[in-house]
Amino acid sequence: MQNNKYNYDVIYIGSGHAAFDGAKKLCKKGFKIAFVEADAVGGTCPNWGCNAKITLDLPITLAKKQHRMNSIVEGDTKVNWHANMQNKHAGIDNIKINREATMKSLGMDVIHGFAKFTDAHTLEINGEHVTSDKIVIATGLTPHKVNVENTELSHDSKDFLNLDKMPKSMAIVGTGYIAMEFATMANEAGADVTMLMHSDKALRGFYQPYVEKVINEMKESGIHFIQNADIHAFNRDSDNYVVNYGDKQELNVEWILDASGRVPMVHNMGLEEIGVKYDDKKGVIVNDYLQTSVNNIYASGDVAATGQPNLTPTATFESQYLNHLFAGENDKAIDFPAIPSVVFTSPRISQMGVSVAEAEKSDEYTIEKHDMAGTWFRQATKAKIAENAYVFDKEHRLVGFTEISDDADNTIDTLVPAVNMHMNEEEIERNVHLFPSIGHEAWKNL
Ligand SMILES: Cc1cc2nc3c(=O)[nH]c(=O)nc-3n(C[C@H](O)[C@H](O)[C@H](O)COP(=O)(O)OP(=O)(O)OC[C@H]3O[C@@H](n4cnc5c(N)ncnc54)[C@H](O)[C@@H]3O)c2cc1C
Ligand SMILES: NC(=O)c1ccc[n+]([C@@H]2O[C@H](COP(=O)([O-])OP(=O)(O)OC[C@H]3O[C@@H](n4cnc5c(N)ncnc54)[C@H](O)[C@@H]3O)[C@@H](O)[C@H]2O)c1
Repeated sequence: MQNNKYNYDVIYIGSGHAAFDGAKKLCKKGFKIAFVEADAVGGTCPNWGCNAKITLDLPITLAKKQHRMNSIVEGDTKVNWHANMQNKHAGIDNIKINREATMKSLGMDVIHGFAKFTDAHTLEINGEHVTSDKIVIATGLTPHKVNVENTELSHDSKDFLNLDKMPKSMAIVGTGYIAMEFATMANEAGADVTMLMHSDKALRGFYQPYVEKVINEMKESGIHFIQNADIHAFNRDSDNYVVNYGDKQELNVEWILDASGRVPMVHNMGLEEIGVKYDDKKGVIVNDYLQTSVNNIYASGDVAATGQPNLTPTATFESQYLNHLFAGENDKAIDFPAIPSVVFTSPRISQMGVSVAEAEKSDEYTIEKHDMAGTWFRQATKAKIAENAYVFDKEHRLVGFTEISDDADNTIDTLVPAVNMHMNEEEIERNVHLFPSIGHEAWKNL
């Protein structure tokens, strides 16, 4: 215990990666810690985000690969969605229980309930008051609902990740990460999927020529895309639903997924009353130390308006930064590395650091593009699309990378040190990689 004035040294509101990853190190340094969790311990990522999604996606990816290699690996592979969901439950449902047990075994408290500030050091949870020297807002994001008539008839990503039976037809609102990934899964599992685009662009942050290729692949698999859909309403039609869009157009489907984005969890927490500033769309306003407008209150992860990608590795990085800051081991401003991101479509798209679009506008960078599909290693799995672009600075150090391929997640991950350690030629050559491997292939282009 670092202080005797309050019940705790640090309380985290939320128990996701933005809280737990740094907290577990801080508690080993003698800090008295509690998490307040309104829903499942562990937060979005394990329960209804990354882990749940990828557990359902991996059999889908395998089936797609098998279709492509059908002349070699014979037989007609079909995904049994119900069995896939059972496998997800088996792998995911206990994570929250195990995570809570770990927290408690490390000496940290878990308080179940919705936290509301009554002053800068006090939270009210289920009518009880708990105090802390520092409080970290790590409340994440929640699904946005499109502002159309009967919007409540649609479902969100959490509902999809618990779908026991795949509907025959599905309308998906949006073409961001969740929309594109879930459309890929639903289509392979047998649903007739229609994407209702907000504009004529998808995955705006990614290299658009690669996004176009992913859309073409999705179309070839039978997914429909309606650009500038302009949705007005959702309605019931006996057992089905109708999406009213455009100029009196209708789409009749069994299920509607609203994947129109996620918004910060900042409401009904008493933030206005105690002076914590936030933006409805961007989240809690923080300075370069993740400190809010109230000195002893910090924000971490998706809910913090840092301008960084809202991803698990970002949440972990921020949580670990706060561990060192609170322990007095670091008094410097947070310095974000390049954070890799991947869209788990088929093929996947990955990106980190300086984007191709940014590099094309500046003479500070050079771009080297490779079409890898014909290389022997990618052809071993009959890869159809495998392209990448390396962005170099004037000293020819790697500063950005993007790839479209079935292996784009692994390729980018292996290149992270080259970007974040600003490796020169000698350092790159000192790193000897396994052969044959995707990693070896990615490094040899440096
Ligand atoms: C479908 C989906 C797929 C994703 N896939 C990936 C992926 O493949 N890779 C990746 O890197 N990222 C992915 N993400 C993003 C990733 O899940 C988030 O970036 C990450 O979970 C953020 O962690 P966090 O701790 O900031 O917030 P969260 O994990 O959302 O945790 C916030 C917690 O706070 C709780 N809470 C909120 N308000 C209160 C309150 N007032 N009182 C008490 N508790 C409260 C919530 O119940 C929640 O448990 C995905 C997200 C979704 C939705
Ligand atoms: N692979 C991953 O790492 C992964 C996967 C899923 C989610 N995530 C994280 O979760 C966050 C949320 O994902 P997401 O897909 O919900 O958000 P997103 O911001 O990626 O996509 C939102 C989509 O909804 C559309 N849209 C916005 N307003 C609309 C409206 N009024 N009507 C119709 N469409 C509208 C947008 O044009 C966009 O296509 C992402 O930012 C990402 O950080 C990451």
